[in-house]
Amino acid sequence: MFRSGGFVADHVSPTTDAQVQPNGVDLTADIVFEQLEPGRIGRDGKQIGDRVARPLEELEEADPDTYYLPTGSYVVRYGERIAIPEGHVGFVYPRSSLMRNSCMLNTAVWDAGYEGRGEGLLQVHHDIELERGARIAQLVFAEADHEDVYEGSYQGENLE
Ligand SMILES: O=c1ccn([C@H]2C[C@H](O)[C@@H](COP(=O)(O)OP(=O)(O)OP(=O)(O)O)O2)c(=O)[nH]1
Repeated sequence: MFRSGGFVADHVSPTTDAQVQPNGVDLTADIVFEQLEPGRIGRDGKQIGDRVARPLEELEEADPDTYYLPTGSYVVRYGERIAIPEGHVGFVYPRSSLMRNSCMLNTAVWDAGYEGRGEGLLQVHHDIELERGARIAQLVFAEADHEDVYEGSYQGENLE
């Protein structure tokens, strides 16, 4: 069973009332990164390639706090701290307005026990303006059995 937006909101911070949806909580875009170097996925480990934060206000007379993103792939860090409670699994879906603007957010599984400010892959198929703090995705929780809780290398990431 999927949990209500109110339940999800108890595990996401900060949130405003506008972010709480019937079935989940909207996540906002905080930092947009561009990958510079190759990463590596090995049999026994992985390495994330070097990246750089995209500048805000790159164009003259641009709105403040807005990313002007040309076609390409970016890693976006969400603005909220997320904790996946035991007995649950999290899924993140893109806002359809991204899709309708020829962009897409690709996401993976959020494990029980994970806590941090996670990331998603933003695919930009047509130039887009993205205001920092704008809602781009929605997090939902489903009840789920599991043996262990998440203790991987991303545990506690970006909580400074
Ligand atoms: O779209 C997503 C999906 C998951 N996560 C977070 C929550 C999840 O619990 C954690 C690890 O995800 P996963 O287990 O898929 O990563 P991995 O590459 O297998 O890393 P590890 O070896 O640490 O399990 O990353 C995100 O930030 N974004």
